[in-house]
Amino acid sequence: MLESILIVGCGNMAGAMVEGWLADGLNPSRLTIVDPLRTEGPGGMPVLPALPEDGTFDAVLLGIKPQNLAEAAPGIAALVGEGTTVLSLLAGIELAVLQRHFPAARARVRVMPNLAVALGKAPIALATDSTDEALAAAVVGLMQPLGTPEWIGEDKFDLVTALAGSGPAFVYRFIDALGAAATRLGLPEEQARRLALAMVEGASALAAASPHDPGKLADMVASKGGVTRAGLDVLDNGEALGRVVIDTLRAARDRSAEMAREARD
Ligand SMILES: NC(=O)C1=CN([C@@H]2O[C@H](COP(=O)(O)OP(=O)(O)OC[C@H]3O[C@@H](n4cnc5c(N)ncnc54)[C@H](OP(=O)(O)O)[C@@H]3O)[C@@H](O)[C@H]2O)C=CC1
Ligand SMILES: O=C(O)[C@@H]1CCC=N1
Repeated sequence: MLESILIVGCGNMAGAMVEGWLADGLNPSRLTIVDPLRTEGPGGMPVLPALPEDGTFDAVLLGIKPQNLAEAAPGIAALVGEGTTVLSLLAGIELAVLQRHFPAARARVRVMPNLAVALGKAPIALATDSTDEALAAAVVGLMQPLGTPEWIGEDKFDLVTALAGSGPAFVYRFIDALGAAATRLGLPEEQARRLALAMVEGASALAAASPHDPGKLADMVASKGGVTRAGLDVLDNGEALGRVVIDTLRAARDRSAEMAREARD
């Protein structure tokens, strides 16, 4: 049902999806990639500098920036027929706006992944204006090799964009902060970065594999009156970490909502 896929814009995000699909064994002949910036895609895939003059595609994956949509949409729409599903990665671009640009499409689907799709390990939020259950199953099947797809009401998409889409950047800042702090407190810089990254990799793998929730795991690390508790007391004091994380997600969510308003008007 979603055999042939035209990818328009193959930068960081769509490129990572192609990497993930190829790693899972997807036949590269299913993908046609268009991007004016590059001549070669992941895995040496050919990239067209401009949209093909004609062609029929089961899906069009929009991997361009939201601010480029209005200009690019008419050319893309010419390739979108009644059998084409539009899959949009664009933050803050609502289904109603996609409907306006691509009225002839079979369906429109918002997809919010993150760069971990390259490893098959991204949460992938999905929302659609279609009620076609077979199509919904086909979309989930297409996304499954990239991580954990799940349907989410579009009213939650700004928040989910902040959490699932932007989230890795917030985690990378935290990893950097751990390394920088350890450097300031006396470890050689390279060693501090290496230890911080290895620690976060192991801690998240354990959190994902463990039957215990992260709160319980934190308690399992913290001996009573010991070293970890002294550190946790700083993070927990006045909910210092909780507050900064709420402010972070709120700012990202609100920017997504603002982008949605701008695209709507
Ligand atoms: N990066 C991320 O982690 C995530 C991104 N997203 C979404 O994914 C989308 C892409 O983001 P990202 O990959 O980071 O951006 P990039 O800038 O890395 O990639 C976008 C690519 O599209 C190209 N492009 C621009 N206009 C056209 C066009 N008309 N036809 C074909 N290609 C075009 C750009 O080329 P040029 O530079 O020459 O304009 C660029 O190579 C955004 O809408 C974003 O909201 C969603 C979740 C996570
Ligand atoms: O920063 C952005 O706008 C995009 C959406 C989520 C991640 N990157």
